[in-house]
Amino acid sequence: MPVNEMALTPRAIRLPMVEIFETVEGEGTRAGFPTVFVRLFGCNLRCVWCDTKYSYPPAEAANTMTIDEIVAQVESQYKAEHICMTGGEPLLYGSRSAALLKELCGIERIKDVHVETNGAIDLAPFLSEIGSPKARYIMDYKLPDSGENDAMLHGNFALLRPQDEVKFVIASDADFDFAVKVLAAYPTEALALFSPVWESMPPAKLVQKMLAAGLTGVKLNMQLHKIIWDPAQRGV
Ligand SMILES: Nc1nc2[nH]cc(C(=O)O)c2c(=O)[nH]1
Ligand code: SF4
Ligand SMILES: [Mg+2]
Repeated sequence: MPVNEMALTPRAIRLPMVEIFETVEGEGTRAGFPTVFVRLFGCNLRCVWCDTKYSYPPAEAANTMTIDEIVAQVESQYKAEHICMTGGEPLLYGSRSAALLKELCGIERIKDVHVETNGAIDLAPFLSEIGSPKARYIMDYKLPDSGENDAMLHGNFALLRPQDEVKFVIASDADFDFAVKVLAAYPTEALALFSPVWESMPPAKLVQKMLAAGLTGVKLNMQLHKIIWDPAQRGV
């Protein structure tokens, strides 16, 4: 954190934002629950099949908000008891991201704050700094078809806990085989999710492959929001 920010109270810290909205969670163990989405601007990766290209340059941040303003909006404008902190990459801003996560966990009404992180951010500092049991991590593992496999930090697998999730977004047969090998090579307590890339992996094919491979502990993860609404629609 730059020295001039260290004097600020956590609530005065500013972050670049894309949007805040309420809908139902489309993914993971909390799929279907009303959820407030807090989407930060900026990402350190450029996945080929990214569906939120509006969350990093050349697009621009919608605005910057202080943590105080973000918390006030979550408290006053919505009723959901779950928060999805997403992006872009919501942990891109280090101690500033951690401060936001802490303050979101501090909202009395909120029962769960899950962070959609991209596998290229070391989770150790967040796990040691955020004491709240409300904070959970949903870590993507970027497979070769994403173009970002080289950026994956495999040390994160051993850090994840039973309440966390690790999500493999699968675009091809080769991605599927790679995901199976990664799960065998890097034991984790997190729940493993397999998610089909909307355009190139028909869900029925992915299910057939999961059953054939005997992956009894892996959960199919469909993006409910792309079934309910137009897959290109924002803010849902
Ligand atoms: N409904 C809904 N569920 C989501 N789960 C993760 C999302 C994301 O963009 O990170 C997302 C999203 O954008 N919409
Ligand atoms: S990490 Fe997420 S936001 Fe960043 S490029 Fe990949 S899919 Fe898009
Ligand atoms: Mg999305």
